Amino acid sequence: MLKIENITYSYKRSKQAVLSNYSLEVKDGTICGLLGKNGAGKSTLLYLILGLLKPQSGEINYNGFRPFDRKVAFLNDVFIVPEEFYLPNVKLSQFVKSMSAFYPKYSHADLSRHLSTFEMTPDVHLGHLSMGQKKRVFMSFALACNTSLLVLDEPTNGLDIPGKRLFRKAVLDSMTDDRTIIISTHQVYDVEKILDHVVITDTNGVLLNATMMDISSRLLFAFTNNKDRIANALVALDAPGGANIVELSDGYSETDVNLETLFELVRQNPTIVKDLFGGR
Ligand SMILES: Nc1ncnc2c1ncn2[C@@H]1O[C@H](COP(=O)(O)OP(=O)(O)OP(=O)(O)O)[C@@H](O)[C@H]1O
Repeated sequence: MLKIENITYSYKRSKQAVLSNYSLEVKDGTICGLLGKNGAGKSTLLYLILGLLKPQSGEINYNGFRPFDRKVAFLNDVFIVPEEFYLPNVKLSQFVKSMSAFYPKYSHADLSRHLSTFEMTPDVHLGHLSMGQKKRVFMSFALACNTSLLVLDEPTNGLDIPGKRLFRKAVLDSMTDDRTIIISTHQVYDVEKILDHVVITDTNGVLLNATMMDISSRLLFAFTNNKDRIANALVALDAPGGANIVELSDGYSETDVNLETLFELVRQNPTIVKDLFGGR
């Protein structure tokens, strides 16, 4: 369980706090989407969760560890795939030999499986790969480390169209009850089918923290060209031939969550979101 309580964080020489009195809980066994506008503090939050930054006040607790203490047992059990990363100019086998030693739950069989899902082979040389291929290989390694916390920052950037589908397959395939995967992204269409939890965040705090099941039981997402429905919707986003809308659920039908429209609802009507799902 990840528990963040009332943290405040400001960068040095910056007058304004990026996060102030910020709290968030993420349960184990979830694939959690972290959404927020540019500059909302998502990357800062991820670095705090991983112990790369230290909050000026407040507490972060992940499975009994305070991340910034950077205890070996914590570092062995968390992994981040940043949006941009450097891979050494060596064969994958050499990379795996040196890096896997840090991750006690690393599995070679899992690496082979994930590489195969990503349509890559284990005999590759990291220096000879394109950006998207590097991402496929590094993501396979990250999943194979089997850390209980895996953080993916914009994981689908640089992946081609099949790569995005294979990414979803690999993530679902690696999921277990005691693993938490946090995906920070603006590419909501790439991930909305695999998330079971969504957090929409802002520098002022968490605007929404709910399961996809909860969202789809309370809100109805639809495309329509019916003018009355569009006019009465909680939010309507123009789309060719009509609009994507959100309405309150009628209690009978359930629809897939459309994250783009949900994000707009949170932006335009935070009060109704707070009434429905709680929050600050
Ligand atoms: N190293 C830094 N020094 C000073 N300010 C920083 C630093 N890194 C980020 N910031 C500021 O902190 C705020 C939050 O940045 P952060 O990168 O966490 O946002 P984000 O939600 O990840 O944004 P994006 O979606 O654009 O990647 C921004 O106002 C940014 O200017």
